Amino acid sequence: MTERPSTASSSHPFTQSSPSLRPNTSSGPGISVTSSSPTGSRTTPPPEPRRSSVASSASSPRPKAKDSSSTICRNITIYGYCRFQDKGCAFNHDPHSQKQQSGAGRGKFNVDSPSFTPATPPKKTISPGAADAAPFTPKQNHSTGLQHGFENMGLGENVYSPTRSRRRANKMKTTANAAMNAYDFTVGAPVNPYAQTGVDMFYQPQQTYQHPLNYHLYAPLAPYPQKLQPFQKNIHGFFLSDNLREELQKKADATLQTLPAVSSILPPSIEEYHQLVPLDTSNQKSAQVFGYPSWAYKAFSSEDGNAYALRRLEGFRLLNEADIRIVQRWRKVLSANIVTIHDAWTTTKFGDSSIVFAYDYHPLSKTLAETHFGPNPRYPNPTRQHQPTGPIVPEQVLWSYIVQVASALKVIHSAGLAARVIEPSKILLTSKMRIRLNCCGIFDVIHPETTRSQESVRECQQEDLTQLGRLMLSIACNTPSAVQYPQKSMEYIGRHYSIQLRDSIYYLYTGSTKNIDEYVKSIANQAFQNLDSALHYEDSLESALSRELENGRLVRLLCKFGFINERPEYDHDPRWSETGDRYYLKLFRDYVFHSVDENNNPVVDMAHVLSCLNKLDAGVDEKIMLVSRDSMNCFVVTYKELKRQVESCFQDLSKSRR
Ligand SMILES: Nc1ncnc2c1ncn2[C@@H]1O[C@H](COP(=O)(O)OP(=O)(O)OP(=O)(O)O)[C@@H](O)[C@H]1O
Repeated sequence: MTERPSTASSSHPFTQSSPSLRPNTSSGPGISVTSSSPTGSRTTPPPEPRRSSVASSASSPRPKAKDSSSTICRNITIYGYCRFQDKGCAFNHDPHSQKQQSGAGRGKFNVDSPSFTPATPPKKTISPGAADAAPFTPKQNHSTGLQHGFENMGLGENVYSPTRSRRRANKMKTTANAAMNAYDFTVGAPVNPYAQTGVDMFYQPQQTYQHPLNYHLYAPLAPYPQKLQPFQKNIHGFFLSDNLREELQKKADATLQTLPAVSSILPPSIEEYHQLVPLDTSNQKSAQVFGYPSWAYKAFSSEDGNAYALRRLEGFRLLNEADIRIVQRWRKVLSANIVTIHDAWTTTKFGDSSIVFAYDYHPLSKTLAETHFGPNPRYPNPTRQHQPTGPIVPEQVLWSYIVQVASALKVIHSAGLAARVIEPSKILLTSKMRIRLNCCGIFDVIHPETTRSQESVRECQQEDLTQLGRLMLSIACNTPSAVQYPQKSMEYIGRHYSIQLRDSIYYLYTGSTKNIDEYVKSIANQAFQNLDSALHYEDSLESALSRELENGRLVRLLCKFGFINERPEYDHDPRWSETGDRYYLKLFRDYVFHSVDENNNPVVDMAHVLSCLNKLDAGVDEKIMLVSRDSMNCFVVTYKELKRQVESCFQDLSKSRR
């Protein structure tokens, strides 16, 4: 049975230290701290006289400028190694000799001074362990960017202590400072937290990289929200924005939605697709666009588990099997403004002869008709005169639509095809200002004659441009009937929008624009504006992504903790989770989650939790002091050691599965 590790008894009621407590910078005598290594051995580093670099340098003989063999190589000092050591570098590569040098003392700086060495802060006291230390590497700043962020806004300033009184808390501060002074000596290579997960192949150490990569950073990426007052900042500023999170969650919810009630009406599966959910917002049959009633369903593919949108044309009979092969050409037409098609087949599973097309599914998308004309846009009152109603659609939105459809048409026409569905009900708005042409390829299957000659394809391409003009006319006037009164509609557009927009729509509508290349040139200035907005949006998404960077790792870490902490029994040992390495993990859990402040109030500070977990995840060399619940024992351990313990305990548990 594994025994609880021996602990260091202390005459002081040691308490947990705050992660924000930094080593004491005041000069003073060397410190003595009682601590315990995680292996259970009790160590009491003897007090060491504090060495002042100033004092020692005063008495040192000045090295001769030309005596390079006695001067420590600058590369050793800064990077810990020198690539030219065996290639003729004349400087000294033995870091230990530096100690002797500095021990001998140096004169004040002047042009003859040897190579620059980053000053060792006078506060440092070298611990006994330093004798075995690897070559000195400049110490990383192990505080996370996140922590800095929180500290800046005053969120991370709590004193974490399980102590029950202010006196204890003060004592803790002093003790912790002393402990940190004694142990705050960082050596060795940067820790790669991905090393055990197989991800490290992407993070091979780069010999030419001059600064050791710190793997647990949360540095905010631009664009930043405009400067906020401290009281306006809150913790949400460090995570995905609520709007974006909610949008993504709603989309996930819509994707996973199933309707058991429709299983009696719809076939349980067609080809590889199952769990059909109707997407149509009304069950009115309309053959307006394709000449056949069309229905849209969401379904899951049993081949890859993804959701797809199925488009069914009711009552369609395929006369020539070869006609459906055009879908293979459409599959290769990839554009950010086209809903990608995947497959097409005929079926009788709906009780009739239907043809079904499988497209990408874009959850919660709306058609432009639904967005701008409201529900049932296909049935405008025929007696109603053309009267644009509703708010004026911003010109920027109209240009964005034009540029996006033009971009899709450019790709389609370059592939020798024509879209043929530039209809408000067949263009999807998949997120803010983001549109995609839907149902591409359907006309080529149901009217294949138009694809057989280049001439007819060119005519269809020309028709695409005219359709774009009609589309913009109706959206700018906010009504589908605008195309029935082109003159009045153009007057309306002339009154409310710029001349460039009016002319652009006019040339499209009247067929004066000869081809897509010519048209794209005429709207180049708008295309650049659109590109700029898209890049800004990309920046903001990347910034949001960076905030979520390590969340996956932290969840995995918490899961491992969940497996280990408070486990009632393992390997016939009811005290398993309380003994051995697990004891430190228990105390660490207390330190992270169960701290109380000096008034005995629970410290519920996400900054503290995230900072601790990030450091544990990265396995940094920073020390923390863990205190037993009775405050009688304390341990000074590094996050690196804790990380190793988490891994080994988790391995123990996973072993039993094998
Ligand atoms: N690929 C898709 N991904 C997600 N939703 C889609 C997809 N295709 C269509 N939809 C949704 O399905 C609904 C119905 O689409 P549909 O194209 O049938 O529009 P409609 O107005 O009913 O036109 P029609 O009269 O031609 O059927 C719309 O709300 C649309 O957003």
